[in-house]
Amino acid sequence: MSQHAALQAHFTPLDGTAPQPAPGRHVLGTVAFGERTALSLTGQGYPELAIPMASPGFDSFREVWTTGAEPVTGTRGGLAFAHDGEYLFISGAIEPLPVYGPTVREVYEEAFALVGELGYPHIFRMWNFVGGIISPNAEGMEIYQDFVAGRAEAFASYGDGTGHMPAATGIGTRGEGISFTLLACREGSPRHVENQRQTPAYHYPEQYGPKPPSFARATRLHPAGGEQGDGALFVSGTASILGHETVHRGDIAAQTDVVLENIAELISGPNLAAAGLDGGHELKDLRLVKVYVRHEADLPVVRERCQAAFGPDTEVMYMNVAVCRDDLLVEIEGLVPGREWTR
Ligand SMILES: C=C(O[C@@H]1C=C(C(=O)O)C=C[C@H]1O)C(=O)O
Repeated sequence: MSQHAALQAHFTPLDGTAPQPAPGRHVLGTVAFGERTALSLTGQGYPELAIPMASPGFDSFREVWTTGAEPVTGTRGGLAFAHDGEYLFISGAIEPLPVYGPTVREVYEEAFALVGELGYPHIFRMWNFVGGIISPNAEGMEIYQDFVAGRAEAFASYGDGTGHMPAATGIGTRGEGISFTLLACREGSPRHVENQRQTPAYHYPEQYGPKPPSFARATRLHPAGGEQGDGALFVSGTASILGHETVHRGDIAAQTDVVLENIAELISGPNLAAAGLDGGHELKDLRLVKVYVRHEADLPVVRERCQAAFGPDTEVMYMNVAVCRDDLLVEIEGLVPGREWTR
């Protein structure tokens, strides 16, 4: 496989200086987890989505996606994008609205249309940043449900032949409005993975909202011209849910343990084998972990359990934001790098 197309990511400090990619690497896109809300093409050309996620005592940082080939960048409507011949990065932002569903549908459909037009049909990872996620919209519907319904309608128009939906995160922010980032590829093939401990989110019963959420528990990217184990395994935002039910309401330690057990099971050999995939991983293999903590005071307990579970090389960032159900106190996401992932 050519080193050329390899997709990689890293965290850098959010100190105002532009990220410096390693020699031969180019920035495809960035997400700044700081104080601001903004979507722009930077002076260097690549898209940067800024999300208000930082708060005292928690982390602020930039996630930088890089590639070996020089990207082409552009904007369309509310979208900014960059693509390098194999990978496409798109970010979009929706201003605060009384009701989000129809606009989410429209903007996500625009993003899916762009994916098709530019020729990167396989979406393998999405992040959805939902301000006021568990607050009501102007009609009294929870904003997450409002968002989920619009996204489900957009996904009805998207299909790349690999089935189902990509790994995703749907998480609160410390601001308002909804924004998102997606990664898609041209020749590579994503394989979506469910968790034997959890009901697939797209099969959640109606008690959680009129439409079920459109995401897979994990996606392994099988890169173009590579072997299955060459691509990263992207782990979706994972919470203290067994089957479709929240477990250990009000108990942060027990919820954190269930989240870690859910991820351990998801990335394990037997669970991957059930999805027809090779390999197997442990929590210490995770990288670029983000931990979303609902209540500020719970951070020490969550941090202690995460430090015990992850490896010395696992980068972990903590943010103080709401999760998609009122009774979920913590959520964790990350990825297991593939063989093409070298620093
Ligand atoms: C925590 C859950 O869902 C969250 C919401 C998601 C979404 O709507 O895209 C994806 C993963 C999680 O961030 C869950 O349902 O298990």
